[in-house]
Amino acid sequence: MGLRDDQGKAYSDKFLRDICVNFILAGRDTSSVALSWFFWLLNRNQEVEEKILAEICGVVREREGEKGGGDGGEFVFRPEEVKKMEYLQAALSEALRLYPSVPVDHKEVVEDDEFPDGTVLKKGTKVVYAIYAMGRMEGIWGKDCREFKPERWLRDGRRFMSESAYKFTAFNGGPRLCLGKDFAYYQMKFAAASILLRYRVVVAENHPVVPKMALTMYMKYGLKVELVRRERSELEKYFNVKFCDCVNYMFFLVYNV
Ligand code: HEM
Repeated sequence: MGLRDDQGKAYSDKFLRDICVNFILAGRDTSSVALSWFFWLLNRNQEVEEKILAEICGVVREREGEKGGGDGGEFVFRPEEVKKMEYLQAALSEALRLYPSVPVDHKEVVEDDEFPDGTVLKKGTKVVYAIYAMGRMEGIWGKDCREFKPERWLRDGRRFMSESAYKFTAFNGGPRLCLGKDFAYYQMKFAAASILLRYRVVVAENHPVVPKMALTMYMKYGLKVELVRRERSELEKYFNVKFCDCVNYMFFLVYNV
């Protein structure tokens, strides 16, 4: 609000209000619908939920020691802790690949141009690109393109590696890349980690879940869930396993295989 425009004039209240509305319109439903698809996918992929829990409990343990964060009651994740949740970031990216909040986007050609494959684009042509379809193309993502596999976003099995914005187009690419991308990840990670630490999000049986194709890809009938409070005992295994125990366990497995 303290900034000045090119002529050194303060921005008007209308301008600032329009920016706020723009942020709300661009950022609210996109983030919330992404979380709905994410929780629905977790329900169908319990092993992914386990890995996320291990990661967030690891973060809690690091701050609170081996005893962990009790039942998670008052625990509020700090920005530097949210940053460490790389597997969660991978799982959210994977959810957005399969269920992008904006399923189709379009652009208008401002001057005559040509695509690398020779397709001629005349000024004024509308170009539509299907983000939903691109996220499921074998030629782009490989044979397992229909599977929910957060691991595809990890290098060395643990470091999150972002894909090119021209391959993973959920946030658009180029100069008009989503302005709120980093904020959206932060917000979704914070919300997902805070919920998962305290609750199991159980999708109601027989509740129909189908996409509703619109500007934002909502769930046609919403997502009906039950929040089941996590017992301390459920998280115990994540708090009590020390690193050396994991290594010993791995050796044990390798030896037995
Ligand atoms: C999962 C969450 C989100 C997704 C999937 C998403 C996706 C997108 C996409 C596809 C566009 C390009 C639209 C176009 O081509 O015109 C876009 C633009 C934009 N987004 Fe997001 N967005 C998300 C969250 C947010 C949040 C949280 C904010 C703000 C706080 C935000 C602010 C914006 C703005 C301002 C633009 C316009 C940028 C420009 O045209 O230069 N977005 N977003």
